[in-house]
Amino acid sequence: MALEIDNKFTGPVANGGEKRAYVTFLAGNGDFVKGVVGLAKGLRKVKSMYPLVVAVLPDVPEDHRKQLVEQGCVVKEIEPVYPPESQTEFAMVYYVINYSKLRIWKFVEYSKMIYLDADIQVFQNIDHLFDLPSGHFYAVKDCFCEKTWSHTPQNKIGYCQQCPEKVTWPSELGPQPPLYFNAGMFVYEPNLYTYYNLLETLKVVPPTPFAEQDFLNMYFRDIYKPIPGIYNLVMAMLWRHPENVELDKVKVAHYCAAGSKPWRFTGKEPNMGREDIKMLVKKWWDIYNDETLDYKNISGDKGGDDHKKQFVKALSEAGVLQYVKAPSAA
Ligand SMILES: O=c1ccn([C@@H]2O[C@H](COP(=O)(O)OP(=O)(O)O[C@H]3O[C@H](CO)[C@H](O)[C@H](O)[C@H]3O)[C@@H](O)[C@H]2O)c(=O)[nH]1
Ligand SMILES: O[C@H]1[C@H](O)[C@@H](O)[C@H](O)[C@@H](O)[C@H]1O
Ligand SMILES: [Mn+2]
Repeated sequence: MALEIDNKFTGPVANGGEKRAYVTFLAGNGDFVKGVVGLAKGLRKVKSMYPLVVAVLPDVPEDHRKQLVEQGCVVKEIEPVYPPESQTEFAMVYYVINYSKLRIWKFVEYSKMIYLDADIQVFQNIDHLFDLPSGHFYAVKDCFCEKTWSHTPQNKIGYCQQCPEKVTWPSELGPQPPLYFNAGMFVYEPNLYTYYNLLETLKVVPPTPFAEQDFLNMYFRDIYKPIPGIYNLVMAMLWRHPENVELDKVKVAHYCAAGSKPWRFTGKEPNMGREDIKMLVKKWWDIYNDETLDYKNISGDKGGDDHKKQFVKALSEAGVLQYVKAPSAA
């Protein structure tokens, strides 16, 4: 699939002064903070021009926030968003907190943002996605083949939008469902009208197993534009649809399959012994452990080349440097 990009811009602030940033989401005091640190370092490795904003829930402890600031992230606290009461069983119990992601629509100091889950790693620069025409919601098509999808008619009949010709959609089930994206990565435009409207709409829409992912799919159905799978390799694609994967071209990997989160990886769960999975997990660790990618090693006087200078400037505008340099209270 060809990407239509209007390539008029290549700096930290777009023509017309619009700001851009990556954004991720962090909840709780567990080990997801490692994912965010890895992501910040990965974006640095591929020389991204834009800062990484981290939307943190109040339950993220101070020392985790400090780690993120020290990695050059812009930490912004958000209030949790709760779905309406219901008996819904989420595909994973913790998905309920992911409705809080809706708060990122209120970051209107940025005109365009790219959302990335904390269990994502970036292997090649994707800054050009900010140049996609505005007015759409861009994300990668999901796969319906894993066990987490077993509650759906799609999974029950073996239908997947990744290979719609294999099992065609039976007319008895009504019209073919619209394209469905994975909400671990998307390009969007913060907007206060959209933000309040999302929250109002949420009050009247019953929760469903994939939580805010289902909700966003419903809400943005009319403006959704699929982008190529290399921008969000959902791990299960490797064994469910290998014919649709060009591993050496993958720019963004999403460690979402059961057992694939690199910082929890044991290799024991189904499919986790695969060579491609082990290679991707190793690549994540190589970035995480690479001290030359630590923000402290690129900021300050040591930051030499143009890319570093521009990145440091963007962060300084976002108020990050002041925070890093502030003397500790201890
Ligand atoms: O304890 C937690 C759990 C989750 N998260 C954040 O929430 C994101 C979503 O959780 P997962 O990455 O584990 O979710 P999956 O990739 O399995 O699920 C997919 O479906 C979810 C449905 O809620 C979300 O849409 C998610 O963005 C999408 O990638 C994480 O990356 C992370 O950014 C935390 O910070 N702490
Ligand atoms: O967002 C979910 C999640 O990432 C699952 O791990 C994956 O199997 C699904 O396809 C996806 O919809
Ligand atoms: Mn994820």
